[in-house]
Amino acid sequence: MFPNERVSKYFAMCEELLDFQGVAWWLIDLEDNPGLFYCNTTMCETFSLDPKLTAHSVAKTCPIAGDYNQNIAIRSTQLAQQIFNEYHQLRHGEIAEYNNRFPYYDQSKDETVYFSSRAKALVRDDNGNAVLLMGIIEPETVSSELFALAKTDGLTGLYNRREFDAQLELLIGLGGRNHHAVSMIMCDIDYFKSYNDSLGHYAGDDCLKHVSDGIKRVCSRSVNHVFRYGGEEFAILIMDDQINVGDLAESIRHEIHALNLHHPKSPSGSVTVSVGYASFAPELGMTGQRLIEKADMALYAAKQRGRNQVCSHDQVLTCVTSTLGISA
Ligand SMILES: Nc1nc2c(ncn2[C@@H]2O[C@H](COP(=O)(O)OP(=O)(O)OP(=O)(O)O)[C@@H](O)[C@H]2O)c(=O)[nH]1
Repeated sequence: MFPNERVSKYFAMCEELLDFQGVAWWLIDLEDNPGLFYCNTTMCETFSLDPKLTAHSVAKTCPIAGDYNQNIAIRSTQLAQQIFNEYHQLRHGEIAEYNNRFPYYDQSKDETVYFSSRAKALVRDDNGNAVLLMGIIEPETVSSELFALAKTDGLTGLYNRREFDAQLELLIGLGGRNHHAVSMIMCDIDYFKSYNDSLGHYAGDDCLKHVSDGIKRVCSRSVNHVFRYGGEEFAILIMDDQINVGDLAESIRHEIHALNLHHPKSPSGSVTVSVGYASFAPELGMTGQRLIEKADMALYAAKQRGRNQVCSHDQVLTCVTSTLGISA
């Protein structure tokens, strides 16, 4: 099926290692025939190649070396020339690999799709010339979908904890530079363990979705940094002096109560959340951990005060200082 052992071996290896959804890859054995390439089915589907053929013509159908390829040149002849040059530099051992981005014009759909493309020599001869080239081509839409998935919590569709950590540090850095306050609201579903225990884990999952939708609805009016912070905990990050964080926290508490989701083990009879919030003006070099601790203390106080409550970190401080008999 393949012209030699080398192609068979590397083809099998690529099949095993590179067959991710949406990822196209190709091989060219320059010693055997620089005019032919071998590729996976994704590459055939993406570039309208005949999947029944083992080898395809570089000159006629390949988007690898842009000079041949009208589908790239139609959008940018300069880029096509650059891709062509890099391809030849790679062949002659002048560069170790190339990494580019090209527009591919699909005439049948009259649409241009952008791809990222990387290639390197898997085998070289004693003079450093490439013998076997391998490349990976990936549509940018696939990358951006995967990128979005990596930031999202699968159950609720909210941003996940990893994204929370990234955004928090970003906002703290921005706040420090621009002298803006940064605020964080933390919400936790009340008596959620007994909700799960009495209605089951699937009902628990549904409840998490309803609550997260409710929080999203309230927050979409003013901010959109809503995260699933942990199991039944949600966080909202805000960097805008115009927003009254206390009002937003109260709107969230009210919205969830108003959903009127039956909770057989809650004293109120329905699902509620406790909410804590804190704000601070970060100074340069500060980390987000301090803000998390403050919001967490406020949430803890809201739980202690009977749940289905909103509490700010300032209220916690006032409470502590008056208990200790000192002025805040
Ligand atoms: N169904 C479901 N349950 C979850 C998920 N993540 C965490 N939990 C549950 O959430 C519950 C949290 O319980 P606790 O931390 O004891 O808190 P609680 O019962 O809400 O009590 P308070 O917060 O003090 O009102 C645990 O039983 C977890 O198993 C999830 O993704 N789905």
